Amino acid sequence: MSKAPSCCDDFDPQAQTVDSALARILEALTPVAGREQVPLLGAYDRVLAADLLSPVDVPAWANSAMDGYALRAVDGDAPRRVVGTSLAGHPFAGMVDAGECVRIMTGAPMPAGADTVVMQEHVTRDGDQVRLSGAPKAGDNVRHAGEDLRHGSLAVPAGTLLRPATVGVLASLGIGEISVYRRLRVAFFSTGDELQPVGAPLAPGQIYDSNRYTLHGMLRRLGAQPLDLGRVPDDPAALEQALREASSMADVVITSGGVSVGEADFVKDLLERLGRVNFWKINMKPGRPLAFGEINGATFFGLPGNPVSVMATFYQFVRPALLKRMGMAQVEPLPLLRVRCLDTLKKRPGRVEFQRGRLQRDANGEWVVRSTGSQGSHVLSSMSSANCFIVLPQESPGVEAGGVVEVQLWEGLV
Ligand SMILES: Nc1nc2c(c(=O)[nH]1)N[C@H]1C(S)=C(S)[C@@H](COP(=O)(O)OP(=O)(O)OC[C@H]3O[C@@H](n4cnc5c(N)ncnc54)[C@H](O)[C@@H]3O)O[C@H]1N2
Ligand code: MOO
Repeated sequence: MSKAPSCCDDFDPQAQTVDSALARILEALTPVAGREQVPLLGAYDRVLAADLLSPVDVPAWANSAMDGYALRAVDGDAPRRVVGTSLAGHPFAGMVDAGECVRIMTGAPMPAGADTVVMQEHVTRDGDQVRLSGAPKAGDNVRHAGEDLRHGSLAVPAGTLLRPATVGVLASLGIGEISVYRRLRVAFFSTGDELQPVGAPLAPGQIYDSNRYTLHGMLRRLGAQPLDLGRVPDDPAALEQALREASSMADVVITSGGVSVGEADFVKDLLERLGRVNFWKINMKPGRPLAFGEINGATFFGLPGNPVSVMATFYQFVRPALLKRMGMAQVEPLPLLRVRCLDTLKKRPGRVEFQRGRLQRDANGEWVVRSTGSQGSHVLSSMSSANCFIVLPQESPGVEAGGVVEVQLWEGLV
């Protein structure tokens, strides 16, 4: 269903919705072909390339979950005689018989004959005699062999992004090296005659190139290999050369700027000539004139030049695209939470808006969100003080203070 744009409506009938754009991007992409073996400490933020079956039971043997006494539950609340000690790393070699117990520490192997551990806080000890405060329940405080992972079971499926917990699982299996997809190479450059490098003096009309810094950081946090190709002027020949160079060295090419309808906006036309434009423009704010396509076998994103548009489009589209190309089997969307918004937010219907917000706790300890101020696409400071986007749907006319909104988190994910 399409409708004509009007002066008061932000809708562009030629633009994609955010959802359909994301679906088309994910559909078009496949993981990189290359794989490599890496040691565990090099595995963080990489994606596992092959299913990993557990070569052992974890834990390998039954052990105690508490410091206390290992005994037979069947003997009820009768006193027990201490016949030995089982420490982590130093098991008790004998057998626990009727009326006996073994002093045991957390993680130490359960001695033969014992099926239960009583915490030391629940007994009184007098010499080698132990009195219980009641009859223990069989199996209490025992961690069983294979309880965490069974020998031969699927421990980590291919396509898993390796975060600290998963790398820890691999270590617990004794696996020191794994097969992962090779690191994704992402080349990027900024376009614009007005751009100067940080540190250079500015002539009238010039600005510093901040987009490469935000891009660099977002790429690094995703575990991609950033290839920073610098600044390229608004000159079709220079841009063509830069696009050819970038696409020859990278899996993904990202540009910022020059993708709108201005007289110095050449990126989309060049993409049409040198590669393929899958689509251009999305009904979102900021970030409408995003171009997605392919060039010389590399995935291409032409991000709008405005600094906040770069970040908004990166989080919505580039991040999931990179995760897919990195090999992730189920690309996880950024989490959305419903919370109360303490500010009135203005919006025109027609585009989904990603407004900068700060998720915080109010005086009652409830999570609420506040706007971080000016929402111009050029205002990076309100992005810097934000920790989430407040997502206002396409047809929303805005929200009154106190209303419930959805916020999208992009920080603090483990
Ligand atoms: N007539 C129209 N004009 C514009 C439209 C439109 O639909 N019709 N769309 C607007 C929207 S929305 C955006 S977003 C911008 C995007 O335009 P471009 O992608 O062509 O970006 P530029 O014009 O090159 O730059 C926009 C803005 O950002 C500054 N910039 C660019 N690169 C950097 C950088 N590396 N670091 C910091 N700042 C950068 C640039 O100086 C401009 O101020 O177009 C609107 N116009
Ligand atoms: O979408 Mo533009 O990104 O509003 O500035």
